[in-house]
Amino acid sequence: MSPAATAAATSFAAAAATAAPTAPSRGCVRLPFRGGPGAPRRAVASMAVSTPRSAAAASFLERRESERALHFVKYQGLGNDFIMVDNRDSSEPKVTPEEAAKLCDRNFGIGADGVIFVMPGTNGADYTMRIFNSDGSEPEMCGNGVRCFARFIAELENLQGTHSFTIHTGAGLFIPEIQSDGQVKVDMGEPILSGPDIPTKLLATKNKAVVQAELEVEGLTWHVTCVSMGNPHCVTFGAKDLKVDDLKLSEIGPKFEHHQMFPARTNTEFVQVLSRSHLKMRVWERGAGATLACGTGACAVVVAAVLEGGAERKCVVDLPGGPLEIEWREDDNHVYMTGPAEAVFYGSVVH
Ligand SMILES: N[C@@H](CCC[C@H](N)C(=O)O)C(=O)O
Repeated sequence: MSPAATAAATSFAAAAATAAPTAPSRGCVRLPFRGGPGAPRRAVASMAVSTPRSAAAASFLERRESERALHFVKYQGLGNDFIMVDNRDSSEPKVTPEEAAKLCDRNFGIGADGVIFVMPGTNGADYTMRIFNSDGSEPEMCGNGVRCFARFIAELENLQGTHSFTIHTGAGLFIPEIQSDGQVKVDMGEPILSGPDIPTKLLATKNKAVVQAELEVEGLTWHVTCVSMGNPHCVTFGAKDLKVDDLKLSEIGPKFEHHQMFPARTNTEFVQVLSRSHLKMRVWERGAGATLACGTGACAVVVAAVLEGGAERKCVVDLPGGPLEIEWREDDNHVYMTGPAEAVFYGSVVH
C-alpha cells in the first residue's frame, strides 16, 4: 500500500464520516487517495461552464448526505475483497442481499467478493459477523473475511498492537488474533468430516469421512475429499501431473458448485502438491466464482491433504493472491490460519 493509502486507511473512521466526495461515480463512491490532480480538475472545469462550482458541489453533497448513505471500507485479504459495513448499532444488515449483489458488481458497483457486516455480539461473543456473497447468498463463514473483520474492528475501536476477539458467525464462534506484525491468526475450530453435516450426498469412504471419493463431473471421474470449515468444501488433487494453472476454472468450477451431490452447493479447491508442506490451489467459490483466495478453502485443503496422506499438518498454501500458513493441530483438532488483511479504500454509497 502506498504511504497515501496507508494514511487514508489509518484514519478512515474519522474521514469516512466527514470527507467530501472527490470522484463521484455510481452511488457517490469516494476514492480519497486515487484522485490525482488531473481528473477532478477536468471535471470541475466542465461543470463551471453552466453552474457556479461551489453551489453545484454543495447541493450535490447535501443531496447525497440527506439520502440513505452507506459508509463502507473496502478490505482485502490476499485479494479476496470485501465491502465492510459498520453495523454495530443494529442486528439487521444495513443492505439487503439484492443490494449486496449490486454493490459487489465490478462494473456497476463498488466491486467485491462479498459484503461483511460488523454486528453486535450474540451468545456472549464480542461481535457477530454476517456476510453476503457477491451473488447475494449468505454463507455461514469466511476465513479471509474474518481476518479483515478483525482489522476493521481494531480501526473502529482505535486499538493498537496485539488483540483478539470472539466472533459469532453462522458457523459458531471464531477467535482471530491480531499479531505484532499486523498479520491475523485465526482459530478456525475443528473441521467437520461427516458427509451429511458438510453437506454432501457422497458416501463415507474412510471412517465417517468422504476421502478420495469418486465424483463424475463432465464425463470425468474426479477424486474428491469433502470438508466443512463451517462452510462446505470439495477438495480435489485431480489427476497425476495436474497443473492447477492449466485448469479452465470458469468452465469446470460451476459444475462442481451445482453438482447434485452438494445439496447446499459447494466451494471447490483444485490442488497441486508442491511438497509435503507446500501446496498450491485455485478456488471456485460458491456464490462468488473464481476468487484470488479463500481462507476456509485453504484450511479445507490442508485437512484433505492430511486425510489423503499427502501432506504434513503444517503447510504453506499458495493461492493466486498469495500464501497462507495453515496448521491442523493434532492436540486440539483445531485448524489455525495465519495471513494478512488490509484496508484498501473507504467511501459511501447511496443505495
Ligand atoms: N472467501 C471466503 C469464503 C466465502 C464464503 C464462500 N463463498 C461460501 O459460500 O461458503 C473465505 O476466505 O473463506
